Amino acid sequence: MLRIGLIGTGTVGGGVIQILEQKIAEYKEKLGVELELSCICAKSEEEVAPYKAKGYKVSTNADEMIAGDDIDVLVELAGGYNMPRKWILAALESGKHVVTANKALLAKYGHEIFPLAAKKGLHVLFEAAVGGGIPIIRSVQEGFVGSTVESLSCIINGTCNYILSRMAEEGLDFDVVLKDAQKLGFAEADPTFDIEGIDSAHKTALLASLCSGKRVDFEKIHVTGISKITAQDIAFAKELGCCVKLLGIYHRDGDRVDARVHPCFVPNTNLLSNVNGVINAVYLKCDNLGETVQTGAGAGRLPTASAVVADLVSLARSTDQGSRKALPMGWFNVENSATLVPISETSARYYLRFTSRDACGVLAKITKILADNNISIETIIQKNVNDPGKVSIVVITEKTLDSKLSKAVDAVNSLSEIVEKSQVIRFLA
Ligand SMILES: NC(=O)C1=CN([C@@H]2O[C@H](COP(=O)(O)OP(=O)(O)OC[C@H]3O[C@@H](n4cnc5c(N)ncnc54)[C@H](OP(=O)(O)O)[C@@H]3O)[C@@H](O)[C@H]2O)C=CC1
Ligand SMILES: N[C@@H](CC=O)C(=O)O
Repeated sequence: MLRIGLIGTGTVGGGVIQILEQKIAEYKEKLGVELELSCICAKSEEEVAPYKAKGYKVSTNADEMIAGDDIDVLVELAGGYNMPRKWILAALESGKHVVTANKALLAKYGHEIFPLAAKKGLHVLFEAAVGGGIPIIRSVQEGFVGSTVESLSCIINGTCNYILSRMAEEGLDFDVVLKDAQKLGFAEADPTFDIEGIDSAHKTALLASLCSGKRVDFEKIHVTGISKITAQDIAFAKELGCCVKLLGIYHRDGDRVDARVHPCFVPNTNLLSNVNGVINAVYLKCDNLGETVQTGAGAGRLPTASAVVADLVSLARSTDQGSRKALPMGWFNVENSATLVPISETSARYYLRFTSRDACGVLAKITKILADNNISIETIIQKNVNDPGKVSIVVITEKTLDSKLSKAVDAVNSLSEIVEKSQVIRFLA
């Protein structure tokens, strides 16, 4: 019997209760696994009242629930940093396993949490923290261990993918679609985590750590979000046979790790281009296995709760069945911090969009600056924009080193005709 103490009855926590109510009897009958929702903890009496009315033991004091003897596993679904960090460390200290969907916490404090769990012989499971309902953590920890993951590119923020898809398909404004994503329970409590790419960086750090076997600090990951992507960029992408996606990227580069998050022009021939709405996808290249892709709902109440419940069943099976030893705990050495490839050393084909006054000779000046910096141009287009007196100049470069590109873009930006900071988006290789 695995006795569960749950903190947080919001989007995901509420979903976990719903699924457990549906499936607890089935787990016992079909899998021989016994789960019990032993205590539900929320902030106020008002929030716990409906669960109390159903006969659950409830609490408004997480510390007390964790310190008590009534639970075997803490399920942390409150979100945030400070309280969850304290709760999880306290749970491990007092011999309880942990299941959480809190990628922000694990990316920031995993180096404290995983070693403590290992020292205590306990499990910290976090399937729901990356890719919502997709079992990508278990795949990387277990299913792919016959191979080494050489690289991955992934859509791992449902909110951003939902926003970009609806902007492209329905021509809607960024802010309108973001509000819908919040209403649907996809967005983080602070949606800047989503739209500025921070949530994707948390998840990329976790995946890159698991794939490289070293600790990849999310603070060191280059991050650009989608808040500066305009309807014009999306229209140009369409014209060029692409769509815009926010991607998490990981490559093994000798002893170093190339891990980054930024928007990409994804050609319509690439399978990631067909991943729309809240759907996430993780595309991996492995040495022995070859290429593989996992896709499914990346956020939302029931898909995310489904991954949390899967962790609970897995935990119950591993703790009930002595023969199945420990579940993987981390699979990366938190002491061994990975050296990251600086973004300046990476290369790509680039889409550059400059907004200029409609003046003679700007195109020639831009072309000269790029040529002086040894940047080869594939295409250059000038277009009128709705704003009279202004033009957009779009340049597609051949594969170029980031440091070389940045220098040239700075030089273009300093031209007196340029009226807005330029847009720079990479093409997915
Ligand atoms: N939503 C999603 O699709 C996904 C979310 N996640 C992660 O799951 C976690 C939960 O997210 P989500 O369910 O969306 O968030 P919600 O805001 O919907 O739910 C969080 C719940 O925790 C409660 N809570 C906060 N502090 C305490 C406390 N001290 N004691 C008891 N309860 C508390 C909140 O209460 P109150 O509202 O009163 O503050 C709220 O009910 C986060 O870490 C998030 O990043 C991961 C994958 C997908
Ligand atoms: N805010 C996140 C929730 C799941 O991790 C997202 O939109 O993907």
